Amino acid sequence: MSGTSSIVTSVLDQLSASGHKKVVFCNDPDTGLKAIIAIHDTTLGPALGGTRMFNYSSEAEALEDVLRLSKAMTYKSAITGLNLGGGKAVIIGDSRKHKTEALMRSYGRFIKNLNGEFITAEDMGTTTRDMEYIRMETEHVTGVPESLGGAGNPALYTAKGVFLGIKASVKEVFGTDMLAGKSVVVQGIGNVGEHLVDLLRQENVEVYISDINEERLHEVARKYKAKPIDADKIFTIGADIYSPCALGATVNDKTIKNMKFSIIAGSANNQLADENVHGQLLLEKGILYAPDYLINAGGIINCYSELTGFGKKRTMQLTEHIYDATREVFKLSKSEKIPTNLAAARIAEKRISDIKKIKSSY
Ligand SMILES: NC(=O)c1ccc[n+]([C@@H]2O[C@H](COP(=O)([O-])OP(=O)(O)OC[C@H]3O[C@@H](n4cnc5c(N)ncnc54)[C@H](O)[C@@H]3O)[C@@H](O)[C@H]2O)c1
Repeated sequence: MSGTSSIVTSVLDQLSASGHKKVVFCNDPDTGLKAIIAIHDTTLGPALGGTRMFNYSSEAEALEDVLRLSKAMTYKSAITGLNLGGGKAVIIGDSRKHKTEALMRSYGRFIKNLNGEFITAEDMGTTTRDMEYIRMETEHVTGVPESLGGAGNPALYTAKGVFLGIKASVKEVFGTDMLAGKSVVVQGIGNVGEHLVDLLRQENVEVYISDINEERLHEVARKYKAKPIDADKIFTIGADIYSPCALGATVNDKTIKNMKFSIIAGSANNQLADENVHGQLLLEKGILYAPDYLINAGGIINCYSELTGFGKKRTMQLTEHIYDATREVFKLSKSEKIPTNLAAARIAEKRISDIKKIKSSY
């Protein structure tokens, strides 16, 4: 008994520490579904976040991940100016082995029971096909295929946001946002990376690319006249900008030490290995960091458009706002002498607290 109560205490303590509103544990023995839906904050609107399917080694690890990711969604939507709160869900299991129609639809019914407080989308380990299954049970899902009225692949908007984040950073460091003649290393040339290489090459940027997929690396290099480089050259090359578009945590003690870049601006989530340490280290080293969750918000803007019925034109207009939002972050960082990741968090928190106040009056 004491063991049970200490588990309950520790889960609720975790929620209090991270400011979470609600966490739903979903268990369906018939389909094997084991999922956790975390709703961090709904001040600005329903909590929107993707559903990740991953073979977590423990339930504690899954809970830690979903709490971290859902909180980040609150900040992302707030700073992007969307009327959305933050949430995220994880399904525990191997997406290649354990995923079935029944499991996804069972999961969809758990979302349905939240009556719109949580809206989901694709993430690692889930596909548009899975969103279709969820849609069979609930309307609270985005990222369904265009043929079903969805907004389609968000990568183009994500790449555009990152491109504008790069422009805003170049303006801050070099005094003009003209990109011609600058050099960028794009790490990861997948869905987002390739569109970004295209946009950069259109502005005559010297682009270096790196990817673990050799075939794709050479194909993209040929197509856009970019220069392929080995992974071990990324942090020693003397380029102006590093654009991480593959994995998180690539900005860490080891990499920062060797970095010669002036700017870090890419699409990968959680680029700073430790938010509390590496933002400050970059500031001290004079490397300008464009906060990842702001400049990669094109994806969530696309989901928001799908929900609100905005078309592609409005999606692009909202994505273009990322330039000004990034400039605002740099302004606050400079005036307060704080790391840019902290400045972004302050702007997001202020918007939430301002809107909370107006919602308290009839
Ligand atoms: N797709 C979106 O709209 C979107 C939105 C927000 C954030 N993101 C983030 O941006 C990043 C890229 O997304 P994507 O949709 O292009 O993914 P993707 O899977 O299409 O592409 C990732 C690419 O990175 C490469 N890669 C993997 N490990 C690597 C390594 N160690 N070094 C170099 N390359 C490596 C892969 O081979 C692949 O080509 C991810 O971190 C994703 O979470 C994407």
